[in-house]
Amino acid sequence: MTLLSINGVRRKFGDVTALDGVSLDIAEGEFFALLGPSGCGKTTLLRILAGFETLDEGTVTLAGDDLTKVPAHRRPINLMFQSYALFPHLSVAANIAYGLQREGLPKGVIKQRVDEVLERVGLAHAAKRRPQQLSGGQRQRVALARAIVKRPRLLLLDEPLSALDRKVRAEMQLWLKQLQHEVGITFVVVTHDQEEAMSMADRIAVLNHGAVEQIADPVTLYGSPATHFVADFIGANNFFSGTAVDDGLSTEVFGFLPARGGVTGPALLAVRPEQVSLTGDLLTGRVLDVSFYGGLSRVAVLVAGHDTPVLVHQHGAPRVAAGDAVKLGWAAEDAVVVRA
Ligand SMILES: Nc1ncnc2c1ncn2[C@@H]1O[C@H](COP(=O)(O)OP(=O)(O)OP(=O)(O)O)[C@@H](O)[C@H]1O
Repeated sequence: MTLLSINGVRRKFGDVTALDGVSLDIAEGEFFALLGPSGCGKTTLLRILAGFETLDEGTVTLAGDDLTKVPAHRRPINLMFQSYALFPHLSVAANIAYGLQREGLPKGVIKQRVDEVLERVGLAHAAKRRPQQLSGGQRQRVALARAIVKRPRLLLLDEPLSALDRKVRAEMQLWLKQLQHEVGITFVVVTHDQEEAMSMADRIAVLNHGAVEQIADPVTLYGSPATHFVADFIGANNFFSGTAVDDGLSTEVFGFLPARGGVTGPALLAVRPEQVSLTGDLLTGRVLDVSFYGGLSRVAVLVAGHDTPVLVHQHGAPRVAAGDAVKLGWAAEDAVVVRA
């Protein structure tokens, strides 16, 4: 069931078009990510949903009701900020209880809900501590506890993990996804980190210059990007330019290259480094560089007539060395033709 429906939303700040006609639906219970580079309009959209920003055109409904007429504090929506601003002088439990106290709930109810949520985020043992006595990851969990304890229908998270270091971040991604499934609240997370979006979200909207490029689940976005921007923004890709033809791309330099299609006219073929074989029959090249990353080797191959080296990923230790002659290839179903 659709919970949130965004239709033709536009927002300009002076000459800057922050949102250029954004439409998307988010289902009840979904973990949805708004992904895009800095300045693409993600935060503006999130702020519109929270009620901290107005829109120039378009509609936003929550469970069928016009949201734009509801003041921020009356919306069944919580926004968790980038800097999660906990009160330093209050204990963890008091930080979490704060919002419920402001709602004027009875003490017994507050205690019960705070205890429950502390348990849920694995911080029952730290209830009496102050925020500065916690690690970054723990503080993050307090901020989340504070947001979910109010039982919003929709929880908005603005770059929720950006303050954490890499390792903690990876743990938190997993944890956040589990938490979302357990509490069943619809999450909308804003991030510029494609790995974060891919690892957590059920579906992702990729935004560019205030417009939606594609909305899909992570596997579809990665395997069947709809546009050049998406193919380039999500993960690594090799591109070849030419004209779309049946079953592939026609190029001036390399002739026909096989791929899945669906577009016509000037186009790009995108093929992931892990889909390129060094013992194929499409392109002749010479290994420029090999780097070993433990489970993975990255091979850069110079191909005459192509301006950037073709990247090839191999499992495990390198099986080629710089200077080796190689023949690159891929299967048609592992490459995709997108609009140029
Ligand atoms: N209050 C404002 N006044 C003027 N321009 C604004 C305002 N808010 C946003 N913008 C502009 O609108 C565009 C979109 O901004 P927004 O913050 O939504 O992008 P973003 O994708 O969230 O970027 P970031 O990841 O850097 O926060 C940017 O060009 C930004 O400079």
